[in-house]
Amino acid sequence: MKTITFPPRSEWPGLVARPVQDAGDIERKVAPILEQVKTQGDAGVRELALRFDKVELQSLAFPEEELAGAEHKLDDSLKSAIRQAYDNIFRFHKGQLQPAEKIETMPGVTCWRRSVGIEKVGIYIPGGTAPLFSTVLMLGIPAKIAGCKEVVLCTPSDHPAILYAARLAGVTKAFRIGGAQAIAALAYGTESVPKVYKIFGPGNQYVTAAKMLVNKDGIAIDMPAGPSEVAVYADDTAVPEFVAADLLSQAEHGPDSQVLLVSTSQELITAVDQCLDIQLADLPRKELATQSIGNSQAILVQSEEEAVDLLNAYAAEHLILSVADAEAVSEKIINAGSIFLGNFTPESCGDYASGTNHTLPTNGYARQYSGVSVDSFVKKITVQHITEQGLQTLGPIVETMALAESLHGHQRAVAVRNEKGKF
Ligand SMILES: NC(=O)c1ccc[n+]([C@@H]2O[C@H](COP(=O)([O-])OP(=O)(O)OC[C@H]3O[C@@H](n4cnc5c(N)ncnc54)[C@H](O)[C@@H]3O)[C@@H](O)[C@H]2O)c1
Ligand SMILES: N[C@H](CO)Cc1c[nH]c[nH+]1
Ligand SMILES: [Zn+2]
Repeated sequence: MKTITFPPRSEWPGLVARPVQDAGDIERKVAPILEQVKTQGDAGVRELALRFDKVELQSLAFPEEELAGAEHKLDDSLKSAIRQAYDNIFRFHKGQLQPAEKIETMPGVTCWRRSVGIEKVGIYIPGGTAPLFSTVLMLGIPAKIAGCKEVVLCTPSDHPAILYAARLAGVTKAFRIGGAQAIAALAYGTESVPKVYKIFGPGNQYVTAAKMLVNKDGIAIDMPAGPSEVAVYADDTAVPEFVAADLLSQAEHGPDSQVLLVSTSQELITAVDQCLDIQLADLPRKELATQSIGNSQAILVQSEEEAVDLLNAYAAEHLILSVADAEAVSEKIINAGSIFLGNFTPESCGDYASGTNHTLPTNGYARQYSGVSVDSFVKKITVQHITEQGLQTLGPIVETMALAESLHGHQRAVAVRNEKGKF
């Protein structure tokens, strides 16, 4: 891996850039796809599936028999692993639902917030280069906990594990549609695919650009969750074989992934580099991982402070801290999607089954976005109740403010109650 030694801060912006296509270029490719689905509906989707996925689709929806039969195509060990992952993810996400707390802001004035599941949501499950059935759990489970009534799944893959996980997670409709055309179908609706209010899920650059574009048309999205990435901060206490394996675990996702190794130790960087060569040799997705490693770098820094500043500037989707007192270092991190502490917390566990969500912001968006959680699937409605006595105290305050804004109608709505019959 290319190593950069003590880069001055002025060079950091270049170091933290991702190998993504120019946003304008990709939008120019994706916009006509959205338009085709918008204007031609199912027929447009079929043509795009043939063009980009080389698949001739009769029905866009997975037939009920295929969904029901999926479990018979999987071996018992995989089903049992999926069910254990389901339980862990469910347990972690269930704890995110907060009961409504009623707050009395003044005597007789009570306010609270109610969480309501978004009625219709769309979940995109990547399937171009690998059938990511784990993503079905990551999106379907919080949707179920939030109480979303309609959960519409789109994926380019017909892998039975996706369909098995979909039934387990309570998905209500599932379609074999991938890429930007899937996002368009969910955003605008077609004869077969229901239009939804919010679209979730990771995907390649086409999928992510499509989500950003439909967002401009008023469809809510979770966040930009594009090509996977990981940053590892490792010191002399790290195990080079483990670090190399963690870097390759995300490098193998696709050619536009990026991994970053930050260390205060040149010996560690050299040892990880040697392990990378050895481990790459027998990786089935060697070609994809090699391309990602080509986009990546190891950065030798002078101090922990410099490492933390660089990592906060990078804002990694995943950050592994393989350093002494990792938890203390993690407290200094303000930009990251998800953090993994110590030598025995491989990022892969978060990808599949520890309990946290793997749908996370990439490309530096961890500076302003969180990963998916139950919160992403709910809206919060505020509710308030004011007693007659409460209005006598609060009313004059509101009247003063309303008159100062020259909004006499607002003032009257209070006065008419406090001075009954005057108007
Ligand atoms: N950030 C996260 O939370 C997260 C989680 C899981 C996966 N991921 C990322 O998701 C991505 C999955 O990508 P993938 O490609 O395997 O599957 P994908 O399902 O995202 O994309 C496949 C679709 O892309 C479309 N496509 C392919 N080439 C195209 C082209 N030239 N023009 C227009 N459309 C085209 C096709 O329709 C195809 O169905 C990876 O980059 C992975 O790193 C991210
Ligand atoms: N690492 C991905 C998130 O960037 C999630 C995933 C699914 N399967 C394997 N990995
Ligand atoms: Zn992964």
